[in-house]
Amino acid sequence: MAPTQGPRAPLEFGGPLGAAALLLLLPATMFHLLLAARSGPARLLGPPASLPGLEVLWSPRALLLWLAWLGLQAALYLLPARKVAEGQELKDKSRLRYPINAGLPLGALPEMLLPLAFVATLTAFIFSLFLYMKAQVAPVSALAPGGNSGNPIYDFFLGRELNPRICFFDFKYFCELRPGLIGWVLINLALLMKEAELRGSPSLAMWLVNGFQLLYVGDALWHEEAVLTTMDITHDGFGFMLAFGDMAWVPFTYSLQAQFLLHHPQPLGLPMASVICLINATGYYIFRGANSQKNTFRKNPSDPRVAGLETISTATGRKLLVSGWWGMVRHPNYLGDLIMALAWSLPCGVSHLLPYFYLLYFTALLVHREARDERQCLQKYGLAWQEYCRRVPYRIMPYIY
Ligand SMILES: NC(=O)C1=CN([C@@H]2O[C@H](COP(=O)(O)OP(=O)(O)OC[C@H]3O[C@@H](n4cnc5c(N)ncnc54)[C@H](OP(=O)(O)O)[C@@H]3O)[C@@H](O)[C@H]2O)C=CC1
Ligand SMILES: CC(C)CCC[C@@H](C)[C@H]1CC=C2C3=C(CC[C@@]21C)[C@@]1(C)CC[C@H](O)C(C)(C)[C@@H]1CC3
Repeated sequence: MAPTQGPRAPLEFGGPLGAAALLLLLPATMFHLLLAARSGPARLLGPPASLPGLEVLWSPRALLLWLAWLGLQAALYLLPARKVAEGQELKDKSRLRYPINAGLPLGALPEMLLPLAFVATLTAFIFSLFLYMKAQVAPVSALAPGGNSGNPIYDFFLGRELNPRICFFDFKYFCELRPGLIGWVLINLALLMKEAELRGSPSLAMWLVNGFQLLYVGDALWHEEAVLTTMDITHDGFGFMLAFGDMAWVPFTYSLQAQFLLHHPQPLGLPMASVICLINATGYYIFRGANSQKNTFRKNPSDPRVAGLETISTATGRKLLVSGWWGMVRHPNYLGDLIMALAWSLPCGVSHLLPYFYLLYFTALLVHREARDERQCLQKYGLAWQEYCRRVPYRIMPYIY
């Protein structure tokens, strides 16, 4: 049994019981959504029309395609880096180095979503087991604050090691942006091409969903270095939650609107499409503005773009922004992301609840994430954070929450 890491972090996600439930519920939810999207009724809350047998789920071809995809992404990741960035300072004051590099048979993809999701889930479980075993021999200093409760199920779910690597290959950083996000927009594109094949041309709704989500993924890859300041990289261990989240949940549930539109075409007029584009643009403006402002400030508080902002000093020497985006609410980036999530669902009309699953899930995820971050920041900054909360009373939505 590896040594635990000193004082234990508070249990999250409902502790071992919650983690065990999520290990089953998350894959089950993903498969339910995949089946509902292609069913006539497309019911979010009802049971799927029929449960697929193993002959539908298991496909050696899907396994080969999935492993080839992971291999391709890993090979691209290992290309000589155009640039190397340093991550946030670790407990031992060291900084890890990350390669910054952003940079395809689609036709068969829509029919293969179920077996691909099956092998992606299988891969996530096997990979998480490898990560769990690897953490057993990791030094205590390499362990994350959470994910070291001593309960195998909870630690397997949350992840024990903060930055699991083999040589320069950082597994968490690789998974966070590449196979899942790029896979997501490839699935979207395959669904758009399939609709063109079936109906002569893609619908306006399908174009909007593809365009909005391509912007989101392209933005993530363009600002790849910004991922180094997110909670996943700086605080969370790499276990099943993020491994399954990155490799299966993102590509197969985030493409839900495009899946729904392929099987349930929706009329969308230009006036409504223009309003939806405005909503997405507003969300993106807030999302990008807030994330860039904080990341710029964290990299160089004297940068002219942020130097004039009001701040609160903390005992750690780090300062907190209290004007600009981060003076509006405590997580303006979450607000922008949620507005975009609404814009992604609206092109699917209001006849079904299914396309709004992402908005509902994402709201729950960010509210929970915000609470986790609050606890971590209160622990990090103490009175300074309380002062920040007093001056910026709303968490995500001005005057609402
Ligand atoms: N599409 C998806 O599924 C998901 C998207 N996201 C998006 O990822 C992005 C990153 O979110 P997340 O990883 O949660 O973390 P954030 O980018 O929100 O960063 C939180 C950290 O920022 C720092 N911080 C907080 N307030 C201030 C302040 N006033 N001044 C300066 N620094 C501050 C603190 O870290 P410190 O002080 O230590 O630097 C805090 O821990 C968001 O835009 C979110 O919408 C997140 C989850 C899922
Ligand atoms: C219930 C789920 C299985 C729990 C897993 C959640 C994960 C899918 C998300 C946790 C944080 C994420 C981020 C992004 C994608 C989803 C996950 C992995 C992100 C890469 C999306 C693009 C953004 O620009 C970002 C800021 C880079 C995001 C970082 C966090």
